[in-house]
Amino acid sequence: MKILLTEQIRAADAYTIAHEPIASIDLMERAATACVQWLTTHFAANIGFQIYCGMGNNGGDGLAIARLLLQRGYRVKCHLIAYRDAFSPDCETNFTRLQSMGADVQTIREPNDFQTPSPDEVAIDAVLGTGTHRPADGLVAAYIAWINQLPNIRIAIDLPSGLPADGPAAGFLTVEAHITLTFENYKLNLLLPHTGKYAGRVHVLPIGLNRSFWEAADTPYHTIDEALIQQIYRPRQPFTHKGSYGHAVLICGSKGKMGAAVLATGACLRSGAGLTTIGVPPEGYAILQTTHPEALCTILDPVCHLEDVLGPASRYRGLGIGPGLGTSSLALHHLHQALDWYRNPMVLDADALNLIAQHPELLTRIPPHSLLTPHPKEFERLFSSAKSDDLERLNLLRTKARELQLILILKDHHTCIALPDGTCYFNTTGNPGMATGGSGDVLTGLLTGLLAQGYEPWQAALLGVYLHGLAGDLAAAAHSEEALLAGDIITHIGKAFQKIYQSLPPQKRYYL
Ligand SMILES: NC(=O)C1=CN([C@@H]2O[C@H](COP(=O)(O)OP(=O)(O)OC[C@H]3O[C@@H](n4cnc5c(N)ncnc54)[C@H](O)[C@@H]3O)[C@@H](O)[C@H]2O)[C@@H](O)CC1
Ligand SMILES: [K+]
Repeated sequence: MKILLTEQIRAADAYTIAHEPIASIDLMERAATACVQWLTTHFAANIGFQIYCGMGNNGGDGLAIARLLLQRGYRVKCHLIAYRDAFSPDCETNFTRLQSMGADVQTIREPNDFQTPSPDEVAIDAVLGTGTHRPADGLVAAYIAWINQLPNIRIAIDLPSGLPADGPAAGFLTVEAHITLTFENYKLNLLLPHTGKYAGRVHVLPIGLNRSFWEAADTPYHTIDEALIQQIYRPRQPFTHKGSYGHAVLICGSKGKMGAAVLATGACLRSGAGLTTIGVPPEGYAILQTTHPEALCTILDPVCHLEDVLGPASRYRGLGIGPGLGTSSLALHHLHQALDWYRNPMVLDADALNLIAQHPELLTRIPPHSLLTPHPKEFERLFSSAKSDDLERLNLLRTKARELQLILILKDHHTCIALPDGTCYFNTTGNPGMATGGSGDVLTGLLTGLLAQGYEPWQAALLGVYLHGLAGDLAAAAHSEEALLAGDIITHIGKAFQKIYQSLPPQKRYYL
């Protein structure tokens, strides 16, 4: 789904109002109803809400939420942060509607007016939303500092107040929300690490903005959602054989790092590839043959030529190199060999990326549309000009993907996939439990196995990253985020495939 930038969101709003039989006040009611539906599903009727509202449309949402919660019998106390004189028209309408119910709205004009709520009440932050374009100051800044030190759960509406939807946010004082209920789709800053952390857990609530506007909007940024995955995923068909699903080859492992090879192999086998061959150093042979009898195993010794031990490259449809490979001269030799031997898109990860960082001349030898899967540190090593600023890093990621005609997969809380055409896809599956050793090796195995099955490289990237996160979510549900191991992600790949399959409309279950 497209991620629209602030101006486009505003235009989508206006377009919806102009082209559908809906007034802006009713669109606000839809947004508030979606929030109240979420809140009443997650909080019992004995929970009290403290709702902090601004004077623009984000505040209007808060006032409408207060009214709807009161109508459903919840205890609600509403506060108006009077940081300016005038209401937006829809905010004013909702203020009047709330008052006409006899509800008590406290007007806060200065910091001394803040009243400490009981710690078991839920604080709703509806002061600023997508209108934010400058750092908070005065009463709004005081509100943000005050609410952040409360022990209460903080739920932000659309955006944590103080955070711009996109664009630079350094130095912007921001509400630190535990949960953010955002409308229609993610805003860019909710997906980037330095700003997204203020949002806590994000839930996207559809409010039915006009689809034709959304589809016509021009933006390089997208999220990977179920609908997109349904278009990419191809169920298996009857009358096929292992040859139909391709032969994957992984070059990985070194003494003391065979675990990475074992994990990549396990994931490749679970990806659905017809055959998986692993090239490992002599000391890894017995390990791989024991842990994964389903895989073929070949010893790569220091003098071997890949063509001699693995046969012609045309035998394979996917190659992955890097997990546990080490950065020795032997590992470099294997990387050189792989780049000479295999001229189709491949997956490069971990030590393969570290070797490329040490020998940058190799970058231009990588076959176009190959998949590189750096984490932020590896990305910095690869491109020394990488900055820690999220937006600068995102721009560099897109520039390098275009310049080198590669698919760059920057692993993070919302992994970002930059394609050679300059578009960018953020993943929405996955959880912090996956921040554990071996998780990246699993992704490499999955991506290689999907390439082997004939998915286009961009399709393998999107489907692989989404599946990896989904398997991680299922694994976390079974084991907790803390106890999650990379091996648990592999165990849950099957369930993740089932989930995607079951989500398909019946006519898409049969791929012909
Ligand atoms: N199109 C949509 O997606 C919809 C948006 N709605 C709500 O409308 C919000 C946007 O409303 P508005 O455009 O009125 O903007 P906000 O309510 O976010 O902010 C109000 C005004 O505050 C001013 N402002 C900006 N930065 C400030 C700062 N740092 N300190 C003090 N004032 C500042 C701006 O002039 C801005 O227009 C969304 O976030 C959402 O909550 C919903 O009501 C309905 C549908
Ligand atoms: K807000």
